Amino acid sequence: MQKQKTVLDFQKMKAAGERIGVLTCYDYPTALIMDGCGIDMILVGDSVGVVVAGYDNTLPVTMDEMIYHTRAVMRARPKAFVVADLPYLSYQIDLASARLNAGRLVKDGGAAAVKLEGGAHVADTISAICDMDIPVMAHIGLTPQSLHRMGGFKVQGKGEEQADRIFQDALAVEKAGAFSVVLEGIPMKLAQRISAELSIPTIGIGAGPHCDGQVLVLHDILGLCSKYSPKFVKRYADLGPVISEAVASYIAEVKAGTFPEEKHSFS
Ligand SMILES: Nc1nc(=O)c2c([nH]1)NC[C@@H]1CN(c3ccc(C(=O)N[C@@H](CCC(=O)O)C(=O)O)cc3)CN21
Ligand SMILES: CC(C)C(=O)C(=O)O
Ligand SMILES: [Mg+2]
Repeated sequence: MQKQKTVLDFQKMKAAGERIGVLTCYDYPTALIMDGCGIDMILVGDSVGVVVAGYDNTLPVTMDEMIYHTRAVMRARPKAFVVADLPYLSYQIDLASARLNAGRLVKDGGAAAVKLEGGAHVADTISAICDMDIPVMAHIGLTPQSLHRMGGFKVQGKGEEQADRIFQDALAVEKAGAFSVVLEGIPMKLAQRISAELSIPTIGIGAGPHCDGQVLVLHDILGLCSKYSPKFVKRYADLGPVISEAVASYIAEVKAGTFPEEKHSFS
């Protein structure tokens, strides 16, 4: 029987050099499967907008949608630690609305923690949410909600000056009270330097092998999203053809009259 994962486990894992495995998840049946595999942490990511709703980016995702998906995941009663993303416009306006929306993800969604994007410039927001006893995961480097400022989903921190700014962001979010930080789309040497410097665990995506843990988007590793295929994704399964074959067989059997059979029918 697995034990419930808490913030304390991730501190211990970093100290012990034990890597942290994280995946995104947006629904009940998938949460049951993943939790059965012993995943450490589940992220209800705003990437749901891309991989489930079909948007080109995460900007349209709403608080209500994040709560809906978080609740679905929580119905699996996962032993994994569940973090929910604060979507665009839910924490940028002022500290009061950031606190309210973080509270909604915990109170209405059932998440144990929230994640928000940004470094030094959101340090006050991170502190304000931590002050209400909600663990905060930070997210720096390639922050998808900053798509239009970055001019696309581009690796961040390539130049020395830019790398130093991201290093300072990492220090700032730790100081603000974040329990962990996602490092997305940065050179692996920079991620290594940050992971060595911080006492909180770093969770990498496109940040190389030296982070304290890794996260990927579930649909990417299952081959269920072809919209983006960043080079940091590894496809562990190709479920597209599996689904396609099942659907095609069903259609063919309906057309042929071979489904349903007597055993599928009531007398
Ligand atoms: N399905 C999916 N997976 C993701 O990882 C993801 C999303 N959606 N949506 C939100 C953001 C967007 N992400 C992306 C999307 C594309 C690249 C990409 O094409 N990167 C290029 C490098 C581009 C450059 O630096 O010039 C690459 O080759 O990896 C990276 C991150 C990560 N996030
Ligand atoms: C990929 C992770 C870090 C994320 O923010 C998301 O899935 O929304
Ligand atoms: Mg996200």
